[in-house]
Amino acid sequence: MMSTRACGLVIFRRFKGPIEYLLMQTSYGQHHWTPPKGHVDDGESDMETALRETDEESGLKKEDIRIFENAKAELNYNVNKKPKTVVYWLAELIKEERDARLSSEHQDFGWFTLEDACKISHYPEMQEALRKFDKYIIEHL
Ligand SMILES: Nc1ncnc2c1ncn2[C@@H]1O[C@H](COP(=O)(O)OP(=O)(O)OP(=O)(O)OP(=O)(O)OC[C@H]2O[C@@H](n3cnc4c(N)ncnc43)[C@H](O)[C@@H]2O)[C@@H](O)[C@H]1O
Repeated sequence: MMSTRACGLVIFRRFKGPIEYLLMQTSYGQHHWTPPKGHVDDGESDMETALRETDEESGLKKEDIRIFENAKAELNYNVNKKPKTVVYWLAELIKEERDARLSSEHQDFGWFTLEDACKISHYPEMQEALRKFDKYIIEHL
């Protein structure tokens, strides 16, 4: 069975304070929280999808962030009994004056420390990805 594929960016910032991760809360369904991400369109690369969805959902653009292509996490879970794969890259917000904004797909967003982000994102695979990215930041950046 073909799986659904989505891509996005786990964006962090750390200008003066602690490392914080951007999560957005859907305005539909269970109102769950995830990093900006969405379905891959025909003919699009995974990275093109990640950047397009990040722009559409958060308003943050390529020039606002630095992407770490070596820091990548893949999540696999079922949605309505159908397998779904979500690919995330790590990215850092590099413009202090820039913030996310909402689209109609979300009702709230926030910047959370690792522990708060793990609590609010709820799903074990997402928590594992966040922890892996946090380790990458501490060890490499
Ligand atoms: N219930 C709904 N009512 C109305 N419109 C809806 C809708 N669901 C989707 N839409 C529409 O679909 C569009 C989304 O398209 P996109 O923006 O292109 O795609 P997406 O982020 O991948 O969608 P979604 O929110 O469904 O994905 P997720 O895997 O997080 O979430 C999918 C499911 O998997 C669960 N989930 C999320 N992360 C998980 C994980 N790590 N492990 C297990 N389950 C997880 C979520 O709780 C959720 O139930 C929206 O514009 C909206 O209009």
